Amino acid sequence: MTTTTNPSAPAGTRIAEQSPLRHGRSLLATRTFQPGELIATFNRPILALPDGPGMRTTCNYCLRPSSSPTNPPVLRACTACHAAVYCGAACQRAHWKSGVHKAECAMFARVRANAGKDWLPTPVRAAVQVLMLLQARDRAVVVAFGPRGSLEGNVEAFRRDAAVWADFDLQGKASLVYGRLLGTNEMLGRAKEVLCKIQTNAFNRLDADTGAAGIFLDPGLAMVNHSCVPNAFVSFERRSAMLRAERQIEVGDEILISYVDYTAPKTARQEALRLYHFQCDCPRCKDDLDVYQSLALQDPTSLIRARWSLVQTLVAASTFAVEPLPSAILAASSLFQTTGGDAKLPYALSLSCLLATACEPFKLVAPFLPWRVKGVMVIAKLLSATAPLTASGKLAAVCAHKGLVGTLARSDQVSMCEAMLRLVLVWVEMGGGAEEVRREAKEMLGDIESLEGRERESELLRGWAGDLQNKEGRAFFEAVVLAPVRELAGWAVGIMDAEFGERGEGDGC
Ligand SMILES: C[S@@+](CC[C@H](N)C(=O)[O-])C[C@H]1O[C@@H](n2cnc3c(N)ncnc32)[C@H](O)[C@@H]1O
Repeated sequence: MTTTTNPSAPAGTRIAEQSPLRHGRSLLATRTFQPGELIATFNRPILALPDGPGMRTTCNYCLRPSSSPTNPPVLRACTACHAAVYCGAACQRAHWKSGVHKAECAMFARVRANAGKDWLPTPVRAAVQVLMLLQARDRAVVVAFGPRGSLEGNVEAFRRDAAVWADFDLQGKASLVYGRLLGTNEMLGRAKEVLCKIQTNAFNRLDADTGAAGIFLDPGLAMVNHSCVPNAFVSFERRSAMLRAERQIEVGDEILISYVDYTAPKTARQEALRLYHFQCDCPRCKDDLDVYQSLALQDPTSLIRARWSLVQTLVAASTFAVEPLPSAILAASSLFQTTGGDAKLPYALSLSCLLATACEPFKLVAPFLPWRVKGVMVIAKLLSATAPLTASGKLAAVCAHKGLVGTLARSDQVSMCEAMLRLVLVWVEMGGGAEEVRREAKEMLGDIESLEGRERESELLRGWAGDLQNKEGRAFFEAVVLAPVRELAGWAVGIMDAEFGERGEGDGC
């Protein structure tokens, strides 16, 4: 890279010559930024222009479009070229003073007279602006685009891409013709280099509300590298770009934005990144994760919060089998099983009971499907893990959820666990697989059968498992197993709301 002067870094950041992640130069945080916090405003762009035809419907200086939903501007054309429009005299003056319209006004008058057109394609107009300002020795433009300018252009990589290079050739020639900058081959080379730098560093400035598009280039903002798991994002307002933290950024962290729609699948992201000439090696790309998985990597609680807020309509309609509601509950159950210790195991049990009674039977109708068997096995394990705490009366001391503790205290957890294990064995037999699950269930059942004083319960459950329609066994199952399982499931939505809902942390009692 032939860098001379790097742009100055905004307060709270610094430019590193080599990114810690080997992305070339990069912007690093020198203080902590909270999610949503403004890192910097960039309001002295080198390029800020509407897209080609948009130059007739958007103020060419402040970029307010006539389709603006609030207070749409009345746009008046420059009386000299009749092409560039402005929302008022102040914007017209500022555009002239910046040197931009002073440089291009005569060109648009010519384009209008010779071609009957009021606008030029966006990259051509952008390249003409840069080339004319270079010729006028505009300091900021020389520092960024000059022979040893600060902006990365990936020129050699572009040169190897025949189709793109041919486009740049055409656009370069057009900018030299329209800008009356014709001269040597060297001038065409310079125009193509400018186009490479614009392609690498300019932002597509799309306003979703008004549909107005355009480009924006600020050399400071251009120091920010890409990740599909970004910690920052950019938004635009008129001629300003705001860089904000998307998540907590610590001192020394590289500030990373996504150059593309990071919710798109990997192949689409890679295609969109093709013109930046690098292979993204972010955690999402490395393991081809979807957005939920990548969020879970960093912060499983945020993932579940995001999912739980997404499924509120399904919860209100009690359509528990419709995705992504079951996945939200499953993710929360897994989290409670792996973090939070004994206090959260009853929470995981409640959620697993909801999955087994209200989600999975409707989603996966055949009971012997491996996922349903696994769900019942999880309930058995959670009953087994919490039973000693319930029996010793210690559960109330560790688990804050009085309702759950009460349900478990009134239940025969050992019979419930036995019933789940017998169900697993019946279903594994029907489904013809899962040797590992069968072995584990048999082992746990052996432990339960060796307990003294529960011969009658075991006999009833054995009878029920051998013949699910067995009257006595079925009545026992419904009263001693199914009723408490339903009661446990009944606490689940409250737990989810308290732990992951908008009302925040709580015990869901
Ligand atoms: C807008 S510039 C960012 C600043 C750049 N690193 C520099 O030194 O000027 C975009 C270019 O930076 C490099 N870049 C950005 N993100 C990258 C990443 N995740 N991995 C590798 N290179 C990256 C690529 O060369 C890309 O074309």
